[in-house]
Amino acid sequence: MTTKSILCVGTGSPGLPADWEVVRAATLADARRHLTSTPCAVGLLLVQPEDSCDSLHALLREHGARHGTRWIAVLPPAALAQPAWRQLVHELCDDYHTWPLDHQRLRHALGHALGMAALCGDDDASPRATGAKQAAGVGDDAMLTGTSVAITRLRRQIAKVAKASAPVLIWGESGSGKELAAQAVHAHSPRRKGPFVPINCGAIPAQLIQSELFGHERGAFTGAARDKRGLIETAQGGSIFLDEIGDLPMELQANLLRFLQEKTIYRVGGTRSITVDARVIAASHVNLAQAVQRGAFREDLYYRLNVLALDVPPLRERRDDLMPLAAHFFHTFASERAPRVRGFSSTAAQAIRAHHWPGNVRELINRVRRAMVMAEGRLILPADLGLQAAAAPAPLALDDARIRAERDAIDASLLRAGRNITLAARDLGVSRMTLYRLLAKHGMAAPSRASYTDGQSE
Ligand SMILES: Nc1ncnc2c1ncn2[C@@H]1O[C@H](COP(=O)(O)OP(=O)(O)OP(=O)(O)O)[C@@H](O)[C@H]1O
Repeated sequence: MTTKSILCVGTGSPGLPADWEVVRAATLADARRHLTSTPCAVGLLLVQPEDSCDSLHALLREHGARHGTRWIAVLPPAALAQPAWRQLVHELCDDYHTWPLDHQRLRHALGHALGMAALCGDDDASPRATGAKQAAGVGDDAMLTGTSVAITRLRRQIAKVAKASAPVLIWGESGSGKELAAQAVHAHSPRRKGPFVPINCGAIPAQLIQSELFGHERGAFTGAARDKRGLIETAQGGSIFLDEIGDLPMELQANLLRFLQEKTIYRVGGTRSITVDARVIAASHVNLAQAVQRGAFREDLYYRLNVLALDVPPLRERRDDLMPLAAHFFHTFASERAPRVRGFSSTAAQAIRAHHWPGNVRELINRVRRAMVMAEGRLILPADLGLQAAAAPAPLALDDARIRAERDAIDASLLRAGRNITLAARDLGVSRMTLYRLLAKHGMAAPSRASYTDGQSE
């Protein structure tokens, strides 16, 4: 039998049955000590009125997203009226409950969180297994939203790549999430406490890029009034993200190659070699192998960079991510939305699924933000997104049509309900258990973030 292990931080009784292995940490110092030595899959935060939101926020940041612990908070109802607590729950918890506890509902939520932790790659969701996972650099599924096979595979690859120290080359269309993938590599790597320094090689004017990247010595050129560290030096102990590496001028490609081989740089006008310990993560939306063939990119640099390669698939190849991403951005930009706008209509959901998304996730963000401001009704329509209503679908067999209609109805009502299972179930006229069953049947991710709460609506 799998032991259901859980770390309870704070005071109060969660009322869990005997088959749950409960580790108690009455203070934050105890919790931090425990999490550092034995990371856990699921943590329960028992918040009392006198607790400090800032300290808990720090603990969850440290031992949440990056370390793979799924947090569920139990709060005094009054805390939910305070923006700081609401932000903590929204950003860092999978679910929340309020005192006095409904023990049965909490047990269900904890079981669900353990199950989700297991699905995210552990063979066993026990703390020990999660600890091993953490040591391997696996953990954060919070940064890259999505449930498709493609994004799940990418997350797994990122976890593997993160623990190595070789350069990483990320390929993907513009706006597909290359920088986010680079951040995830850094966040899962042993360098995570060091800086992540992003540089867009295509955006810095050619005459400035050498001194921006490598720094300069005083007097190196007109206007160089004092010594200046370059961006590579500022990434000491961390990672440097070179976006649009294909735009790096040829002469600087040689300098970068030297840095990759020797871990040293020379500032412009300098004769002293400076050792820099920074991992290079490069990205390109053009095919660098072809650029090498055209003579536009150094072959030796290409092979140096292309040790660990990641492909970020375009959004049109991971359509299952569309609605989770749309919902994610709807909640991210909630403060900008017109107050009456409650979510997406089912026709909007269909139009989102039908669109080709040439601008990838960035295009989705822009369309959702625009629609949240411009929509005139309670629900966002295709026109608010600047999309055509999807054409009438090709005739389907009755069974397929039923399945698709059921799936669309679930999607639309989850979005309307702000991913709140209770409200969505009420909207659909089914019980919460039935809705969970339907989600499983359709292979849809059950709400697992704060915005996907199974708790009381506010
Ligand atoms: N899976 C995702 N989950 C959440 N946000 C995402 C995801 N993928 C991309 N984004 C967001 O989409 C936007 C574009 O992503 P990003 O900047 O990483 O793309 P890019 O491929 O580096 O683009 P470019 O090639 O233009 O530099 C960012 O705001 C990013 O946070």
